Amino acid sequence: MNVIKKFFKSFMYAFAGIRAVCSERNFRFHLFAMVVVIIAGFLTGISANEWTILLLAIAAVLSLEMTNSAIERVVDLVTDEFHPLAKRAKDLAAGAVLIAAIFSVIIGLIIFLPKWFEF
Ligand SMILES: Nc1ncnc2c1ncn2[C@@H]1O[C@H](COP(=O)(O)OP(=O)(O)OP(=O)(O)O)[C@@H](O)[C@H]1O
Repeated sequence: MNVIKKFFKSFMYAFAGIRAVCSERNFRFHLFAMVVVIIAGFLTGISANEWTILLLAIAAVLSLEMTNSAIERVVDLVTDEFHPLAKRAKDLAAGAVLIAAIFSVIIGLIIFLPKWFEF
């Protein structure tokens, strides 16, 4: 029983994290992009494999954005002064999101462009 309670509590904390990040501008932008891509997927008509790849890309961007946010919070907790390592940590985390976002856009183009322009 205790194990189930603990497991349920962990879920609640995870949902609290998701709720918290939903108030952040960058995450909202990614959520908006996700909705646009999902609508485009339904309107265009893509295969199960294409849905899988698209959803993986979306999950990667959203998860990394949350990780970036977490790293920003921890850095701010450790110091509010300028520190090269603080800058490095935040820039690395932001770079990770950017890489995932760029490759997600490329994946989206590979999936959608041939269907829209029939080549
Ligand atoms: N303590 C610090 N020391 C050195 N550089 C910092 C520090 N805090 C932030 N920076 C630099 O300023 C940039 C912006 O920092 P900030 O904390 O505003 O992040 P952000 O990406 O704008 O986050 P948010 O999503 O909260 O707007 C960082 O990417 C980093 O380059």
